[in-house]
Amino acid sequence: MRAPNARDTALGVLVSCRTAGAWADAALKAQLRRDGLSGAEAALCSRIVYGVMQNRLLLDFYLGSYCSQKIDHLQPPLAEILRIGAYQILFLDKVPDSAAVNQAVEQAKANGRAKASGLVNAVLRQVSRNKNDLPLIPDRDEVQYLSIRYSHPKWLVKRLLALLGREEAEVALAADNATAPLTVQINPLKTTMEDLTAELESSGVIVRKHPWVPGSLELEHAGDLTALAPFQDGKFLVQDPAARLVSQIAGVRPGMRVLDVCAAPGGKSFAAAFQMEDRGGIVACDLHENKLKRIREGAERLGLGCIRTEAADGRVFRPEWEGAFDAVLVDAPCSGLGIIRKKPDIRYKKPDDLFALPVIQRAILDNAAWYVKPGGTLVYSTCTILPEENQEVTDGFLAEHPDFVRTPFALPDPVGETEGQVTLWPHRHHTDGFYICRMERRLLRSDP
Ligand SMILES: C[S@@+](CC[C@H](N)C(=O)[O-])C[C@H]1O[C@@H](n2cnc3c(N)ncnc32)[C@H](O)[C@@H]1O
Repeated sequence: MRAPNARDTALGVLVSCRTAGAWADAALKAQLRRDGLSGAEAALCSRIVYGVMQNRLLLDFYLGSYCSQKIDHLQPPLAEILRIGAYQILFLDKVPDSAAVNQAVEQAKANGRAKASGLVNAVLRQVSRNKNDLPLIPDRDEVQYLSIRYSHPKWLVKRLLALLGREEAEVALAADNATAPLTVQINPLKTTMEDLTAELESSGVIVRKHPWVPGSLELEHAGDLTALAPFQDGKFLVQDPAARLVSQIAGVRPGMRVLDVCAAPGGKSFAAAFQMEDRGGIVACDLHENKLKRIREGAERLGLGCIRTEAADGRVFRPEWEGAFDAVLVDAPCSGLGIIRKKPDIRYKKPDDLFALPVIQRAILDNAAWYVKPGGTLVYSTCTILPEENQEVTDGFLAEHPDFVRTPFALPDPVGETEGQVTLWPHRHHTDGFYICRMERRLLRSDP
């Protein structure tokens, strides 16, 4: 049997996403390792997997124009074989159409669908023949048009239209399908911006400062980042600039006691430790004990000693922590709809799965509030742009906790002054979609 190539591995990933509900990024990593793909083949495989996920509804629309059956009703792996073929024909210049069609036919045969190989051949040949004159997407219904054009489910398109209006919603949808820059956060305990930039550039990496978040660098041509010496030496952390802002907005300082309630895999704790110059104490908790190892490994690589991990359910009160922390971070579990650029398949989550989230988010926030010292800070953040997981959670919390108030903060342009909360958007702010709210526990006369 021949060794798997980029398309075979991509097919395995896409099928396991559909049949086992796997996330594309995790499934891709595992399958690349299993199939032993690296270099250009691995890059092509990733491009195909992400490209198909980003354009699935659009690909199905074009494929469906030449097929009597609905594409998403075709059993795996047939739909996935057709999507991989169509993606290469419509989006990849370097793959000749004939090669994309032939490989798809071979894949059908090799995967026990020999009878359907004629259909694969006929449909993909039609796509190729008509690629410069594809059917127009019907535009009488704007929700349906945007849904197909940008491959976002209709419910999400409707939400974006309601939040942003037609023109900006279309820009936001397009931004979700753009490649997110690879962004890292400098570890100021080990290096400086200038030294890290020079070290990365000497390895052939292209380095740019983030347009407005200090300490964040955007990298290009980094290859396998984890193989670079400055990564192994703990001189930087892979982190979106929006995530970096949490500890800055929380105002953590050296010597403070900080509780990170939903901490795994550790990004916000690490950024807080940088800001605290590794002095003071951070208790980094997560519901899942098995995720704490990632925090400990990260802290070790970055040379951070002030972080201690603990398994804890953020909804369950721990009397020993009452009023004990200068700053409490609640980086709540959320829908992740702000990171569609990095996890393109998040958009296909069923909206029903999202309804339970605000209840969990609110329960964690209500409980975390007990741990804030009078005069201390509570920061609630998510990587989503939906108000029901963001300001509606903090509005509800503040309405029932008069001892807490939102406290204004300012960020560089394009954000500027805020009244204590901000929603960041990829198309507006050049970051992940993200929400951060800063609240303070008022000092009452009776407080010590
Ligand atoms: C958005 S992620 C946190 C990311 C992390 N703060 C970082 O910057 O790397 C949310 C985390 O909350 C954890 N989680 C979910 N439910 C929880 C609960 N009830 N209590 C504590 N942690 C919870 C999840 O396991 C997940 O690791």
